[in-house]
Amino acid sequence: MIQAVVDKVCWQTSLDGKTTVFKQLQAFTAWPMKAEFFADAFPAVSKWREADMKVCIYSSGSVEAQKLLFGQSAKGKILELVDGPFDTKIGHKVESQSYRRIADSIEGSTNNTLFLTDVTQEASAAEEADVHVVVAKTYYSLITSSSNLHLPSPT
Ligand SMILES: CSCCC(=O)C(=O)COP(=O)(O)O
Repeated sequence: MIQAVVDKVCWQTSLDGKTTVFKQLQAFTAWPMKAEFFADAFPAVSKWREADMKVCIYSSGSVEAQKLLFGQSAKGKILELVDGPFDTKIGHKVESQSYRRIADSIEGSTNNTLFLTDVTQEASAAEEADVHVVVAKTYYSLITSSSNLHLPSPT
């Protein structure tokens, strides 16, 4: 039985599985990692917050795992700066309905929301929900710093 569970986890891992139940397992690991951020990430997020923008994390990683990872980054607790961590309990990132639900839950509107992703299927789903999207491929240097982003002015 245990071997069957281990095999299933290895299989999901090899596929980069994003199911909610699988991702919940992350929070049960002994977590020795500290998140690394671009040097300007903290100042940028702080500036957006000062401008009354809401800043959220929406990840396939479970909220519990996000709390472990982003709650103890090398630079501090970025989670304290975000209005919501969201995960796939709100819906999968490739489904447009998820972006409408997030906008509702932060009392915002999709057309006043900017979503950053490195996955084109997620970008399409968000665009379908009328969300503005930036595809950030850091490895290919399209976006190497948050200062490359042109954000809408706060309303
Ligand atoms: C945030 S904890 C680990 C990240 C993770 O498991 C993952 O699948 C990242 O996916 P994302 O949707 O954030 O690209």
